[in-house]
Amino acid sequence: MRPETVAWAAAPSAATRLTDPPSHDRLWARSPVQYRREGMLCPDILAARHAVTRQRSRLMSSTENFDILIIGSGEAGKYLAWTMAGEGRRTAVVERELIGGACPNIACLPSKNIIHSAKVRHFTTRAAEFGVDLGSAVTNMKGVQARKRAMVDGLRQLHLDRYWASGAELIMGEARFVSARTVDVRLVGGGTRRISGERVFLNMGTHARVPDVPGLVAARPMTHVELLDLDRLPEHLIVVGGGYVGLELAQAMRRFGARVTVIEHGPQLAGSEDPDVGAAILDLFRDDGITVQVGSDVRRVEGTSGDRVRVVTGGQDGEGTAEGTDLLVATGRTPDTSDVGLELAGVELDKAGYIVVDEHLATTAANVWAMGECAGSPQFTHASFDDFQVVHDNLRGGSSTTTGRLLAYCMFTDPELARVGMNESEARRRGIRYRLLTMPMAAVLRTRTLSEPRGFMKMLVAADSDHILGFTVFGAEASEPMAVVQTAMVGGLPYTELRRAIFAHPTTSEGLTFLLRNTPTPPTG
Ligand SMILES: Cc1cc2nc3c(=O)[nH]c(=O)nc-3n(C[C@H](O)[C@H](O)[C@H](O)COP(=O)(O)OP(=O)(O)OC[C@H]3O[C@@H](n4cnc5c(N)ncnc54)[C@H](O)[C@@H]3O)c2cc1C
Ligand SMILES: NC(=O)c1ccc[n+]([C@@H]2O[C@H](COP(=O)([O-])OP(=O)(O)OC[C@H]3O[C@@H](n4cnc5c(N)ncnc54)[C@H](O)[C@@H]3O)[C@@H](O)[C@H]2O)c1
Repeated sequence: MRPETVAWAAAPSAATRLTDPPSHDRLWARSPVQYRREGMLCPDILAARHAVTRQRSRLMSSTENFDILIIGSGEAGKYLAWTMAGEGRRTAVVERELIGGACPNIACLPSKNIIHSAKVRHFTTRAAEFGVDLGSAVTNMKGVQARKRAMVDGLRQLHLDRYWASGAELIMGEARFVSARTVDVRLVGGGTRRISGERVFLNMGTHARVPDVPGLVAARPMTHVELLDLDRLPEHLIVVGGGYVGLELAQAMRRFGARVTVIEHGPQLAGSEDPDVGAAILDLFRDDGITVQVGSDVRRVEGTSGDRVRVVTGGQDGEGTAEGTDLLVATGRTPDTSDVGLELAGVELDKAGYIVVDEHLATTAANVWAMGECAGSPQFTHASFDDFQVVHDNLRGGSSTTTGRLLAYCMFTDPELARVGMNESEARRRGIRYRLLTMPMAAVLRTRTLSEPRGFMKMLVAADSDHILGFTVFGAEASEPMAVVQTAMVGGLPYTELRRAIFAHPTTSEGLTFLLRNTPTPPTG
């Protein structure tokens, strides 16, 4: 075992333990993006440089062997690391930047934090409606960021503590395969370590895809990473892409007070949802004062984001333009699998660059598994967590697979969109016959108490049984009844049994009482 380790590494044994656990104040007083923007090095990078310089010659000389080697400390990777180390395996995790992966640093949790600030601002604009007298509410983005950064800093400390407690070694650096199950790690602070694992697990995630459009890269558009770290409010934000990232962030920025235009090339917003859901989100956005262009291709971009940008679009109605000050690209993801030497490790990729895995998440290389987005799993944190559970179960002799998983998710627009299981589009595509139970959210008394009556609930029931196939809710607190229906589906409960539950009044789930009293009807059209 290495005699000492860089500042971040959670040290498992007396031989490697640092004098003090890694300190959040010392290491992560600001976010890496903030340091980058200010042209400075993070204190942790400096600390690591010193540590690594001392060790460089020794580190270069030999291959260090671990039982478990994990590349990427995303959702699946970190849980596997903590679990395997806790079970006594010598475990190393290589992470190039984000302690804990995308979710706590640059994706789910920071975006929901910012979205909540936007909701608070939105409430102030409606204060009179709720009988509250307020002056004008101006967004202070520095304050918004301070709240978010405090949360992210706290989460990083939480992760460092868990690495420390588990005994897994966290090595901050970029991994590249040099042969089967062996990587060279270019350490963040300088220097290299060669590390091999008896068993190797890939959890490398994805990054925002920037479409190949003339002038787009030159316009230096933001991705969610930069937008979520913005200390100022864009005057007029143009969002390319009307999927999850685009919709959540477009609405938040609008509610902070920015002008916003969304450009989506598909025929509707939220393209994986049913057309009635896409139409309801479009209504919401228009009511919020967001300009939306659907069925619109981005042909050319001029100018620079942060100053002036002009986006030339084309669609059925001919060419158009959108002019604004800032540009956000939210057009899907690209796996972080290129330039990692995976070909030297015998790990095959599909045409889109995702790692080819079987239903147990085993790759084409012996003793190498892949988990999370890089393995083509559904792009949600909870899906990546389930990948960890599948892999861990198999390591213990189980036979869990990813086949037929029932996935739920929630899009955090205000109001939310939540879904579990099949929607109508998917049922039709798969030739599955179904019946429908539908109800407007205005019929749920909870939404009246909130003055948020927008939206609807929709349950798909099998045509020839009372089996629940799927459930979609667009409306206030949508994730609450969704979780109830998800539990029923996991337990194989027919909708007629769920109907027997006595839901508390006045909750959003209480709406199920009335939805389920109806008789499901065949879909129209
Ligand atoms: C703006 C936004 C909001 C989102 N909101 C939600 C949400 O509300 N709910 C939800 O369920 N999902 C949400 N998602 C999706 C969710 O963030 C991802 O599905 C999840 O983080 C994926 O985790 P992962 O385990 O695949 O890997 P990641 O968390 O992406 O981790 C991969 C890690 O590998 C590291 N890495 C990559 N290559 C190397 C290398 N060569 N060497 C060393 N390290 C490497 C990366 O630095 C990274 O830390 C959101 C995504 C975005 C972009
Ligand atoms: N609340 C959540 O759970 C949450 C939040 C954010 C992201 N995510 C996950 O992250 C994934 C990635 O999010 P995303 O929004 O980047 O991808 P997405 O696939 O959800 O949406 C991308 C959108 O961009 C459109 N698009 C693609 N190219 C375009 C172009 N050239 N011009 C105009 N529009 C174009 C697509 O038609 C699509 O509607 C999501 O699929 C989701 O799984 C989840």
